[in-house]
Amino acid sequence: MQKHVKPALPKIDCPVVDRCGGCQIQQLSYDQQLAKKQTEVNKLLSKFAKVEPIIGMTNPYYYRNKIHTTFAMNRKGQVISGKYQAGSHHVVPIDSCLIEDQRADEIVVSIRQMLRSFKIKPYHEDSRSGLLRHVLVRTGFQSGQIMVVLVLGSPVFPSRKNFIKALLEQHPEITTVVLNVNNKKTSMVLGDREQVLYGKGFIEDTLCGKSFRLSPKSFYQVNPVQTEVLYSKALDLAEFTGRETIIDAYCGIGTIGLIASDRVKQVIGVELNQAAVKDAINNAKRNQVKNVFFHQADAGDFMLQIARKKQRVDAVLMDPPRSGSTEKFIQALATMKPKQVVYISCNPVTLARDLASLARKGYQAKRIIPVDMFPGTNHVETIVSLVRKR
Ligand SMILES: C[S@@+](CC[C@H](N)C(=O)[O-])C[C@H]1O[C@@H](n2cnc3c(N)ncnc32)[C@H](O)[C@@H]1O
Repeated sequence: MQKHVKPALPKIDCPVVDRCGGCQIQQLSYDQQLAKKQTEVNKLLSKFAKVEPIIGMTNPYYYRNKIHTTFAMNRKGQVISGKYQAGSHHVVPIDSCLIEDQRADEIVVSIRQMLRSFKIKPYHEDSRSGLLRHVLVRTGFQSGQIMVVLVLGSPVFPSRKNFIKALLEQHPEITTVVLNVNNKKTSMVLGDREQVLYGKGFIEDTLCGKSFRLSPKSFYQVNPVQTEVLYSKALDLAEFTGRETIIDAYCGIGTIGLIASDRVKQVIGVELNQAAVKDAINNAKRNQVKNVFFHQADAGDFMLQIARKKQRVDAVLMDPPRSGSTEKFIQALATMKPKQVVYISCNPVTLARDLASLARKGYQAKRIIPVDMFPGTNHVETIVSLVRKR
């Protein structure tokens, strides 16, 4: 493994490393974490092409721009806030987390301290009593904007105006507050109903020189520093000439496609989540990008439609969720015969499965580059560029 840039900070010890389910390898030095991830990616992917050295962070702490905290009552009847213990719904109290934006953690502590005077109790899933279930905070790394989402077990939020007023007095840096109602027995954080209590209901941020709007439910990469590294690397591997029509599959709020739009003729984005597509269309407008078109659909169904229309596609950028892509998607892709594919994956296991499938359809991996988007955890992101064999 080549030497990566050394962390600027010495190792910081986490006091709840043995109990919290958020990180799995925080007890290792950053060098050891990177070596572990490199070994895992090598094991799964080196049969497709040489795996290049993992790109690590200079400072692997406090990187997360999205945090969610759960609230509960401890045995002494005190309200606690923190993360679930791995594999359970037991809340481990945490005020400051080594991988989370520190401004976001401070806001959560303030909210917890306010609960008593507002007579708000944590929501209890089994008895369906209490009110506050989770707090989600999203921070704009470049913009400094902050969104607070209060996830309640009921839409009835007494003294909501005074609560928001008191929160904003303590944290004037908050730019929007959204109420989300989740009264289901579920491990999903957010429910279906939403109401904007303060501000615009979304925040803005800048990535690779483009501005993006994010709603509470839209996917947005959680590590803004490494996302710029990831996207720049992925687009460099694609070596566009400016004449290509490309597909940005699983496009989220349109980040990769909009950043690629300056380098190609046309981008067609597809995404399942309706809120994310709305954000993506808005993001194209706010950046005055006119050569990008977004569609809300299952990516596999959409690829099939494009293949049936025999529309020319020169390259496919794909960034599916952890479960990976589908046979339907890959089959349709093979029918379209794009010259190149750039696959960004957050799960090397499903990536290996899909690369095998792409290889059977004639797509050969050329370069494989792991990027550490999630220090402290087992997770690793990987970019693979593939070309169609003639
Ligand atoms: C890993 S995220 C990538 C998003 C985006 N490319 C980015 O970098 O921010 C995966 C995205 O795939 C979307 N998704 C999940 N299943 C999908 C499907 N069957 N068809 C289309 N999009 C899907 C999710 O909503 C999510 O936005």
